[in-house]
Amino acid sequence: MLVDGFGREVTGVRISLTDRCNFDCVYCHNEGLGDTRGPMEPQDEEMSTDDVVRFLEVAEEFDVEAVKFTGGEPMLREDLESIVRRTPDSMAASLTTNGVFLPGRSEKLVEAGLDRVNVSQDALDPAAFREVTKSGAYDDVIEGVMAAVDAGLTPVKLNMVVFEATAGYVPEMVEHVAEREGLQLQLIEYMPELAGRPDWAIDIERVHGWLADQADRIEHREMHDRRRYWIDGGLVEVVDPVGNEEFCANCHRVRVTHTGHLKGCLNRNDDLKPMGEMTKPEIRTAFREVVNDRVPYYGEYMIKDGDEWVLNEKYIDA
Ligand SMILES: Nc1nc2c(ncn2[C@@H]2O[C@H](COP(=O)(O)OP(=O)(O)OP(=O)(O)O)[C@@H](O)[C@H]2O)c(=O)[nH]1
Ligand SMILES: C[S@@+](CC[C@H](N)C(=O)[O-])C[C@H]1O[C@@H](n2cnc3c(N)ncnc32)[C@H](O)[C@@H]1O
Ligand code: SF4
Ligand code: SF4
Repeated sequence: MLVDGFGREVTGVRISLTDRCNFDCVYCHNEGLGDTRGPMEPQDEEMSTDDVVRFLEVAEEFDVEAVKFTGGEPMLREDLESIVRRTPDSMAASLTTNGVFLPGRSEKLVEAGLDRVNVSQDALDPAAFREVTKSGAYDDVIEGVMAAVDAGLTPVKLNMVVFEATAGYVPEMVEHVAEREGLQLQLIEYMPELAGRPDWAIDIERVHGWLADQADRIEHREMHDRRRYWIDGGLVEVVDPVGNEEFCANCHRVRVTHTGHLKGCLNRNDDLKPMGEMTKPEIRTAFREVVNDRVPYYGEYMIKDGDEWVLNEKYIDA
């Protein structure tokens, strides 16, 4: 297993299979890949099925335990089932999707070996959903979540980005997952680093405070030092990276862009590593290098100057 200079073992990889998307969410960081808008057709620069599989085989050599397929919208890739089928058996495979294409494909993904799925759902209200995603596909997403639960892709985690426009929907989303078997809620702190609009952020500690008041039990996950709240039998996890040194100190993930570049941190684009022609020796070398160069974003790349997080001088020319 590879370990970076800060003692963080790399146990997971997150692969953006495309930067294309059928939604246009107002907050989208697109995993640091830029705009999601553009042609919906497969693009030449995207990694091929074989490239992705070769990368996963090398990740397996390095004892990586889990892969997350994401994007853009990963279900726009028609070879997704094939990629999942060819993922090494030793790796847990999961998917983060906007859910629209889950009806009709969930069963096939299960047959291919997918373990579970996260579906983005920011509200239980079609008008609010449209406002955030710029899409009228609310009913398809609800159907997609049900299809995933029925197919056994559980726990299905509903990803809700908490910001100005959605914060008011938190209580009903908490109730929603408590009432339904197979669902969990992930409240994701809005990250302005790549999306802009810092004024949309809300104080995530207030959300923690509210959840703690409702909770029967509170747990800590080692990964990202995430806090989890059991409320009326439902599980709510908070993903709160912004300005959080503890989160970054427990970050065990390396990312891959749709163009086949390794990336040490979601928030950085100055550490992209090409993998050449994506032969196994090239992938191995680039993987070792990206792990070697990893730093905790908050705490090393961004450092505290009084109460402010400022860019560490060391990385300005990097
Ligand atoms: N800054 C930062 N944000 C992350 C990281 N991991 C997840 N997130 C945020 O959480 C969002 C949802 O992540 P998912 O891939 O659905 O789920 P996850 O909770 O990370 O993974 P699982 O719990 O394994 O399903 C991401 O798109 C990011 O916005 C991370 O390592 N760093
Ligand atoms: C970039 S999307 C890719 C996968 C898929 N299209 C989806 O929406 O689930 C992955 C996750 O990032 C979250 N996300 C996007 N922009 C964000 C931001 N600025 N802050 C926090 N989370 C964000 C989305 O809600 C989604 O759950
Ligand atoms: S569905 Fe996912 S990739 Fe598409 S715009 Fe929304 S958050 Fe971004
Ligand atoms: S170092 Fe921090 S910001 Fe970067 S990917 Fe890991 S947790 Fe996210």
